[in-house]
Amino acid sequence: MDATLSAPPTAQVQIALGERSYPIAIGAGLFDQPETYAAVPKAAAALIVTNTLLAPLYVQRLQRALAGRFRAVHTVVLPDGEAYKTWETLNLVFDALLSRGCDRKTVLFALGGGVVGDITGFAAASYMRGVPFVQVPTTLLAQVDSSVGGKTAINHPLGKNMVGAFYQPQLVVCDLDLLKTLPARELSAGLAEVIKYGPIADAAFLGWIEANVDALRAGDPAALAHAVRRSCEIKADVVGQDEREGGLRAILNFGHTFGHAIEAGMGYGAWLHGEGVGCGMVMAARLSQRLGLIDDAAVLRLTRLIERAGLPTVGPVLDAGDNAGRYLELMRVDKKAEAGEIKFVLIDGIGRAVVRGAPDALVREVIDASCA
Ligand SMILES: O=C(O)C(=O)C[C@@H](O)[C@H](O)[C@H](O)COP(=O)(O)O
Repeated sequence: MDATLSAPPTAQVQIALGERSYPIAIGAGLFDQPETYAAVPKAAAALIVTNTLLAPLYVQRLQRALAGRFRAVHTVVLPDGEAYKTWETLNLVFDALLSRGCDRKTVLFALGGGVVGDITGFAAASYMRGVPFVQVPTTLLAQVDSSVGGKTAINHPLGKNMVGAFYQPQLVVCDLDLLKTLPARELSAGLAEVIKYGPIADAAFLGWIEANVDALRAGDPAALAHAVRRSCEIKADVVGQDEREGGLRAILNFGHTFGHAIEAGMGYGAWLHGEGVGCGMVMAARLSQRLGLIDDAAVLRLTRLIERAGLPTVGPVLDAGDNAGRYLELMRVDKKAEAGEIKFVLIDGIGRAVVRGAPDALVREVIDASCA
């Protein structure tokens, strides 16, 4: 693909889940156009959920776009950052809904990154036992991953995303223009989730990312459009086959078992989610290599790409005494664990993932070789 072309016209990827199906609209100049929301049910009220960074930039524009569909468009502004993905912040959304007399037809709009999207989705899943919601992701990470597929959650001090629900949105609006103001660190964090799709599902896409990673980091519109679209297509395919992670969907967790341990162990927010996932993918690739699933060259190839995306490839020391023990302790809380056995998403050749356990001794070796 020629990354110097301008952004292509709006594309649509469909999440096919029977009566819970919905489209992902991908393009430029979408989020503040009334037509974008033409299929959203009309209701007395809408509530835009956003954060302190985004509110001054985008809320008025979204309010104007929604004004024709809702008699009242309310807003609640949450504190920004993973450290606030908590019960207390979730309660701010319920406070806003109840204090404004919002009924069960009220539509929630998640205007933000993964934290806003996950909290809003969980609020929508549980307010009056379920109200409709729309995802308007403003980060690359949210556009390629967290806004799609219906995983909603808040964190618990003992583990990431431990309290939540599967609850699908009505619509996802990936407006590529919103990525123009994204800080470089956030863009790199999003690239971790883009890269993930290559090793687990699409070797050709991995090659494309290698050829275009510099353009992606530079914010090239055509490159970003392709990355968002292909990522959403792969995720749509997986979620369409296994909505509630009975099996296959776990492959989307590549890098997350180690990554979530880093996020929780460092204190939420110290490492961005994508940074934990980037580093976690290096560790998971090393474990795959030690189990004989891939060779050294594949590990190096992935590590090099993660580095080029501007992501950390060396893990933090979480405990100066028994670092590997601390990682193992945190990873046993992972939602994929069964009866205390940690399940890892591993690479069995580029483009194919498997989910399986591994001996603690081997995992310790990988952690010792990966942290400094
Ligand atoms: O959608 C999924 O399934 C994923 O696992 C995507 C992940 O990238 C995402 O971070 C997800 O929220 C993590 O899910 P969790 O079940 O490990 O909390």
